[in-house]
Formats: sequence, structure tokens, C-alpha cells
Amino acid sequence: MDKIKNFHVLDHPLIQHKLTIIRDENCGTREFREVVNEIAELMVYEVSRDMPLEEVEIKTPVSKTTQKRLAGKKVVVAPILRAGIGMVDGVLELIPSAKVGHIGMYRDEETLKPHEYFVKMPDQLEDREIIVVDPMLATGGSAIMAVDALKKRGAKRIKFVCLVAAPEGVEVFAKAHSDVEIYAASLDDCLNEDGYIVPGLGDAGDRLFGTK
Ligand SMILES: O=P(O)(O)OC[C@H]1O[C@H](OP(=O)(O)OP(=O)(O)O)[C@H](O)[C@@H]1O
Ligand SMILES: O=c1cc[nH]c(=O)[nH]1
Ligand SMILES: [Mg+2]
Repeated sequence: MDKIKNFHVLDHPLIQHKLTIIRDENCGTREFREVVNEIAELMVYEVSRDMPLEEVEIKTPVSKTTQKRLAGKKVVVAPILRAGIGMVDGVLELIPSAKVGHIGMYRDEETLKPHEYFVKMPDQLEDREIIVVDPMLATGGSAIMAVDALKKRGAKRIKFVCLVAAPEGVEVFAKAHSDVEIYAASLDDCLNEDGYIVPGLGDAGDRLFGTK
């Protein structure tokens, strides 16, 4: 895949190590949930590098001073249901004051086309930094539709964080929303004939919630 300006792979050794744990088909639901959140936490450390700060007056034991703190209430973490929910606690671990908005979407198993079934976001989206989370970026259809839904509601600053991305999905998503920075823990090989990422980690939603 040619270099895409708004696509970034976060391949810190800890992230690679943890991704290997959840890729293993023998990783059970409990460990899968735990490690998905741990990876999300490690990723958000990097993704929040340019998050907005605000000035605050405080007093140290020595003197008054003006210092900076994260404008945390401006941040929204927006999971794409269901699987995105698995990453929310990891993000909130580092940005506890972030708001949470939900985007309900499922992919038709036959056509692979996404369907929106629920959107509930905080108000004043135009002033907020939105981090959309979903472990899987496969054909890119769900990610594109999720960002469409956010922009329709006024969102201007959006980042997308996933664990595993397929080149096919990255290309169409990055082109459809060139203003959205996309972060993945891994760029995998391809999609198979059923639309699953190879080698991937299987169906993230089912593995998180034990539904298969
Ligand atoms: O890039 P795409 O081809 O659109 O596929 C990726 C989407 O598929 C999965 O969700 P799924 O539809 O399985 O819903 P679930 O999270 O409820 O299991 C995954 O969590 C993404 O949202
Ligand atoms: O590999 C894939 C593709 C879409 N959704 C998943 O959960 N896994
Ligand atoms: Mg699923």
C-alpha cells in the first residue's frame, strides 16, 4: 500500500505484544476484553499528543503559578457499537473527564454494507475533539458512515482509532474523509472472501461479548 498521509500505524512493542495475545484463537473473553482496553489506553497516549490544553491558576507550596491542563470535557470518545465499546474504558483511563457518544452500526453479513441503528452524541459537537473507536477497519464502510453521521451533526475535529486495519478499508476511508487522522495498531494483509481481515482476530464484537 502506498503511503497515506492521514493513516498512522502505532507499533510500539507493547502494542504489538498485546495484539499478539488477542489475535490468538485461544484467548478467552475475559482476557480479550482486558487486553483490548489496554491497547486502547496505550494508543490514546499517542493519539492525544495534540489535544487542547487550557491554562489554570494554581498555587504550589512555593508560589502562585499559571499551568496547563487537558481540556478534558472537550474530548468525546465515540465507540462504534458493539465492538467499539471494548475500547472505551481504556481511553477513559487516560482521559477520565471525556464524554462518551455512541454510534450504533452493524455490517450486513451478506452485502458487507453498514447499517446505522442508533446515534447519541453530546451537544456542541463542533467545539469538541472526537475520538471514534472501533477495533476493526475492514471494508471501511462502517467507519465512513460513522464519520458521515458525526459531520452531519456538526463535528469538525475527528480522529479514528482501531486495532486492526485492512489496506482495502484504509484506502477508501482515508480518501472519503481526508481530514480524519486514522490510527491502527496494525495494518494487516487483506480481506478474505467473507470480508474478514486476514490474519485479523476474527469477529471482535463476538469475542468481546461472548456471542459466538
Ligand atoms: O469496515 P467494515 O467492513 O464496515 O467492518 C468493520 C465493522 O464490522 C464490525 O462490526 P459488526 O458489524 O460486526 O458489529 P458488532 O460490533 O455489533 O459485532 C466492526 O466492529 C466494525 O464496526
Ligand atoms: O475481521 C473482521 C471484519 C469485520 N469485523 C470484525 O469484527 N472482524
Ligand atoms: Mg461483529
